Amino acid sequence: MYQKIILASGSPRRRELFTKLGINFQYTTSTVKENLDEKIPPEKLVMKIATMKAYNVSNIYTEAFIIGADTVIYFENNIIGKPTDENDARKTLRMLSGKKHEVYTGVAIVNKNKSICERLFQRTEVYFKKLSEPLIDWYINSDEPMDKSGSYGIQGKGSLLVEKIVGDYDNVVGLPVGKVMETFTRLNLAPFGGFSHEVQ
Ligand SMILES: Cc1cn([C@H]2C[C@H](O)[C@@H](COP(=O)(O)OP(=O)(O)OP(=O)(O)O)O2)c(=O)[nH]c1=O
Repeated sequence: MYQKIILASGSPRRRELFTKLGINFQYTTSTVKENLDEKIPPEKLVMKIATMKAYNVSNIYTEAFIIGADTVIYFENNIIGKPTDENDARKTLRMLSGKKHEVYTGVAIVNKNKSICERLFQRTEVYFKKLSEPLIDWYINSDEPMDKSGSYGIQGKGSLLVEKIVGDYDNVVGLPVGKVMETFTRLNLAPFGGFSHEVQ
């Protein structure tokens, strides 16, 4: 039976990751305001916010399977989200320079009518090169950092900042699609068909 899948995300990267797999999905953006200040472990925080995003959209599309996701950086016991401005981005990049951090993405798959709420998370280690000031300047001027957790995007020019990663690459970009597919399979969802469009 056809099951509608809606990706509750405004992130173009998440949409691309689903498209890459040929998943048949629609998308819309949730209106959840994130609060990263809660003092709970990073995996709990990202799954909680992902669940809020998914429920926010599933209240409207109660019959569909809604996917919500949230990505944060974890560095020396601190959770880091998107930069507030260029200075904040610069501060974050200087802090991550030459060090290891972790990227956590939480995902929630919600179907309100069927009372389903599956949650999962993935963690990836990212090692940054030692970043020179000119490199940080160049990167800040590229405008890439501003809408991304940790002030970088590994899939773009930000790849130049990264020495190596240990773990799932897609998770860093914003959606651990391998783990999501495992859950789809368990839920008997076979969402292949290869087109996507905004919810009508
Ligand atoms: C670390 C990293 C993050 N990011 C992005 C993924 C997410 O879009 C963003 C983290 O912010 P999120 O709050 O997880 O997501 P979002 O606000 O962009 O989209 P939505 O809530 O509507 O789903 O950072 C990259 O694109 N590349 C990277 O290497």
